[in-house]
Amino acid sequence: MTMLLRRRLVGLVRETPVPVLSTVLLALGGTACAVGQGFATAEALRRAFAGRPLPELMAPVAAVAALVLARTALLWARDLAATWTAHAVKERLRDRLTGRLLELGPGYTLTRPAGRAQATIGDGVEAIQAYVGFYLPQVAVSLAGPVAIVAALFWLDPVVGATVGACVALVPLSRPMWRRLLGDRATAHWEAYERFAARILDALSGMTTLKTLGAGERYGMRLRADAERLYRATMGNLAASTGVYCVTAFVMTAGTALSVAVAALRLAEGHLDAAALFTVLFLAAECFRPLLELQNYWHEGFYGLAAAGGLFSLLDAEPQVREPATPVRLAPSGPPEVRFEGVTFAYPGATGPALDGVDLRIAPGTTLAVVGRSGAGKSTLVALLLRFFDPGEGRVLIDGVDLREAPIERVRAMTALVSQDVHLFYGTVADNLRIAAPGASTARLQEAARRARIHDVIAALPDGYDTVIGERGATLSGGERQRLAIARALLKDAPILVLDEATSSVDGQTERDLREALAEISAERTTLVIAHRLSTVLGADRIAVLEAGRVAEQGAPAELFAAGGAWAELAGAYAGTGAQAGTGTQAGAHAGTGTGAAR
Ligand SMILES: Nc1ncnc2c1ncn2[C@@H]1O[C@H](COP(=O)(O)OP(=O)(O)OP(=O)(O)O)[C@@H](O)[C@H]1O
Repeated sequence: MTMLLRRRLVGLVRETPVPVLSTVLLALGGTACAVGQGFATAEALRRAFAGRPLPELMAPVAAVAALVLARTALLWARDLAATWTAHAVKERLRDRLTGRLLELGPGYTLTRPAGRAQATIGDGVEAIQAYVGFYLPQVAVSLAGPVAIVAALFWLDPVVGATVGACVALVPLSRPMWRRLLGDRATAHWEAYERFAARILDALSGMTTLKTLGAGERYGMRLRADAERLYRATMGNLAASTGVYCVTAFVMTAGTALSVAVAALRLAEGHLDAAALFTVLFLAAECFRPLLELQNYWHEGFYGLAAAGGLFSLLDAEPQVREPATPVRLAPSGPPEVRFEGVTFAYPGATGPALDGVDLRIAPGTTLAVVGRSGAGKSTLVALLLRFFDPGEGRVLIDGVDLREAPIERVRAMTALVSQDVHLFYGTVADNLRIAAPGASTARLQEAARRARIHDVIAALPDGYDTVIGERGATLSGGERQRLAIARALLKDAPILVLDEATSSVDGQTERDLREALAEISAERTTLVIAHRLSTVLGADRIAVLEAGRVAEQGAPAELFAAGGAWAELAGAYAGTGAQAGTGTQAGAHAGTGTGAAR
């Protein structure tokens, strides 16, 4: 597995050849300067020992100075190129991950814990920086650099070359031992970190819930336990890596000392001169340097390898829905007909179906109110209509076109959704409106906001439409957010409207504003409303009662009241939730007019 991840990370680096090659070449340039420095220093010493005049010493001394400067510049440039590599890979990866996440859509996010994708795209991508930018190029440097230096030492003296070569080989040969030791600890550290980060994110988004349930203290204890686990994992990781670092550093120092001792013996035997001994000292140290750096980078980079599992599993995730091979045109001229035909659907991994043989029809331009107890499958109908998922059996059709046969974007463009939890993005009110209609003029935004009965509220904000939501106390209430969502729906101007009514009660004026706004928007559209208010149900053209994923009953409100079946039984729970709600008889009369809450 690790092997496969490593190969895929190498594959990512290969896609950015220029910065990677620059990193490797610049680092090798630095090593070449060090080698040259060794030879130039030895030459300066040789001339000094031979009692040459000062001007003759100047050339090798100047060469040493130039090489030192060049090396500093090259290593600086190497660091820049390594950071460039890392950023190039990270940018590409983030692009792909966010693209993938958007492609996977709610079909993916609805069936996975929130926060995991966030951790992967944010911290996971950051974690691979050291691995791809520094560690991987350094592997090439650690192969080429020491091989070239050992060859140079071999040329100086074969015995010394063989000694240094043997010591250098010990470092990579010992890697399998410490890779396991460090690998397990780095993975444990990353897992502890991910868990801690997810817990913090949860605490932040659920702060109100925690406080209102008085669970702050208990949650704090869990956070502390996770922080403690992270601390222990960090210490374990640190102990292992510093231990391995010390052993490696010892092998390298001992190797350098041994090489110099061997060179001294060779000097005593007359095979080397004193200046060459100096070159050996210099080159032997330089030979180990890339390996020591590799060791450092490996320690930093292993988090990246640990994080790569999450990155690639997101990249490899299968979308719930696929584009058709030969898409059918879906372009209704007016409000379309919506049909669910024998639809059965189970969420991935669920034990039972959320919808079971559902048959529903919403005639063009009419309103269907779907009612049912919690968990009956109402939101699942919407998820299928927006094609977040495909039914296991049966079909969902818009104007007779099976949604699986139309382009996904086209299907989603058909429907405007006004849901109970309206998400406002960080940005201005205008930005939040333009999400539905990029490039819409200010006049168009204002027109939509007026029709959604929210214009006056926006105009009263500190900077009007340019107010950044959430800053300087510029927040919107639940009812105002819903009206903003209605304005978005108006701007999207889709022929189908899905309204997921708020379960919480709103004050009388807000209720009236909302109803007026919705009446306007649903008037010329085919509307599916997940109704929580009796007034809405009564105002619909038809009602469908869902029970455990099945349609228990459907028909006009008056018919269902008269029938005294599932709806009549459920209506009790709805009583008192609508301003217009009345007795069964009134309700029947009300519904019979075909006008009401939703229009
Ligand atoms: N993302 C999901 N993954 C797995 N099961 C799910 C998921 N969403 C809903 N379900 C299950 O599918 C069934 C239908 O849920 P659905 O949300 O459609 O009901 P609902 O009628 O809209 O409920 P509510 O009124 O409470 O929103 C329930 O049993 C629910 O637990």
